[in-house]
Amino acid sequence: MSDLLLIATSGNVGIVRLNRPNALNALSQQLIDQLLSALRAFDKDPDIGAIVLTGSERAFAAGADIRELTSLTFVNAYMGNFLQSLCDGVTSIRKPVIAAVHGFALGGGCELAMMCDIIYAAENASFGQPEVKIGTIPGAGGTQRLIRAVGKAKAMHMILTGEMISAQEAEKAGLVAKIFPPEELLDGAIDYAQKISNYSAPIVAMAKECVNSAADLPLTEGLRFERRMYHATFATVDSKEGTRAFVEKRPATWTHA
Ligand SMILES: CCCCCCC/C=C/C(=O)SCCNC(=O)CCNC(=O)[C@H](O)C(C)(C)COP(=O)(O)OP(=O)(O)OC[C@H]1O[C@@H](n2cnc3c(N)ncnc32)[C@H](O)[C@@H]1OP(=O)(O)O
Repeated sequence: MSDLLLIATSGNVGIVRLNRPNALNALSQQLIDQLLSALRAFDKDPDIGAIVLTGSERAFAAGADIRELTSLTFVNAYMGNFLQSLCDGVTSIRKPVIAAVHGFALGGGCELAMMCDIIYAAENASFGQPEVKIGTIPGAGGTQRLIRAVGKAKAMHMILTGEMISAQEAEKAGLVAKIFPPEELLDGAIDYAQKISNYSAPIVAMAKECVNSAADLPLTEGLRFERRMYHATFATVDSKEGTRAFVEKRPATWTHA
């Protein structure tokens, strides 16, 4: 794999770092292809329980590679189903994916962060959908996920003006789960990813699937789905172990079964 991505592990956590510093991690097609391969490889690895996706100190990602967009036409975007692989690829990962955002998360970079399950941000992070400034609109979920995360007023303001919001505003609005000093962000995200990895893998996957279904289902259907998944947890070895361990006042030993 080329150095557009840096891949590492820490305990049971897979770490993927976007590495195009000269272009502020702009998402070229080549970078996206490599990112999806890395995420899929960690998703299949039984030793990995969660994945942290990060960028550089200056930028998580400054969006789609604008140089590549200059040659895009309607016909080749439409016929090639441009962005489908990115959108479906990230959201099809079964294990939790945590975005650790330093610096700019703009356009496709903000959309990529929103495809992840949790966003942790450094105090210097900024989020925005500035596509209007270059004559286009968010195309990888920005108009749909941002409104669900921050509400219509803020989403419309960001998308129509192209203005960025700070990490502090993003946390207040509900886009970001936690803010860290920049030098503590990656370790903080890895610690939370390890904490999640220490739980039962099938239970974590069920919880993730239920929470994500809330974006697609009406409330009654979502509640029904949650209830069925809740019933299903009692078919796992880990639910027996977890409940017995509590009663016996000992730590649970998860077998992921
Ligand atoms: C394949 C698709 C993936 C999903 C896409 C879904 C649809 C999304 C569309 C978009 O994302 S459109 C792009 C939205 N993003 C932007 O408009 C941000 C563009 N960048 C900036 O406004 C600025 O760079 C900045 C982030 C405010 C930083 O400004 P600063 O003055 O600090 O640095 P620069 O000198 O501008 O940048 C350094 C270097 O990086 C290059 N660069 C920055 N962003 C991009 C980009 N999105 N694409 C390509 N290249 C980018 C910039 O050109 C500079 O390079 P050089 O000119 O020095 O070679």
